[in-house]
Amino acid sequence: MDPVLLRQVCRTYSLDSVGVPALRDIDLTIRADCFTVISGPSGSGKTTLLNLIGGIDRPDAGVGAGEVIVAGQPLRSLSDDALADFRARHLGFVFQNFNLLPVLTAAENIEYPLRLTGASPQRRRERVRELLAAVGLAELGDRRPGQLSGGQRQRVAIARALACAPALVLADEPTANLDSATGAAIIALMRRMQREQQVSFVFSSHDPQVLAAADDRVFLRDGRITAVERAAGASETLEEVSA
Ligand SMILES: Nc1ncnc2c1ncn2[C@@H]1O[C@H](COP(=O)(O)OP(=O)(O)OP(=O)(O)O)[C@@H](O)[C@H]1O
Repeated sequence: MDPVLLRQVCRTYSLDSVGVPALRDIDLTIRADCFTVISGPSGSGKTTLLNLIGGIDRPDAGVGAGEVIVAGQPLRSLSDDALADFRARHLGFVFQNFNLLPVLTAAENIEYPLRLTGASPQRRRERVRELLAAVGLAELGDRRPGQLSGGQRQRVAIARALACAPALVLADEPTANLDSATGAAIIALMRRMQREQQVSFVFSSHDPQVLAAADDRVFLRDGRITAVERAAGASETLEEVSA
């Protein structure tokens, strides 16, 4: 099953009672078990698109309004509470500023989503141990985020995003605050985790290293998709995408 389908999705922000169209008529399929990168100039709508896929924001409503379907679930039909529950169970998030809870240790940060979804203490212990080892931090689980490097913090964030075995991990500019060598290591780690954990990753990024590592690339400009490149090397133009 394709993890994400968007059909005729629009998002208009309201600024001083003026409508700012951030996304217009987005038709997009994200393929399973792939690395997909959403790229485009500043202000083109990348973060808005990720927020809609992640159920953090909702598309324009009304007659003829588009649909966002994630892991087979149309998000529009979910209440805010049900959407929060859906996010916790099916999605993982990685942010450019890591967003770790500073008072918790690395292990406790990874454990946190497992607590929210009611996993047993034994399951939580096992999963945290497994993920700390998988991201190369087996010895550092007791450290707080302030005692870790940027790259190590992002490793914790990746482990946390994967804790509940999500269908999809969404990453907003995950290498933006890392030097290029650390960024390359983080991309390689995400690539390995995507294969090992059979999860789809969707990034927003300007980073050429992230674009080079992607299976599929989606290009945005002024809130519209201008091109989609798939792994086979085929490049679809906007007309072909929306056909
Ligand atoms: N809360 C908001 N209120 C009004 N306009 C907004 C809001 N958030 C975003 N926008 C506008 O929507 C458009 C898309 O913004 P978005 O943040 O999705 O772009 P982006 O491609 O992620 O940019 P960047 O690369 O700079 O992070 C921009 O024109 C932006 O100014």
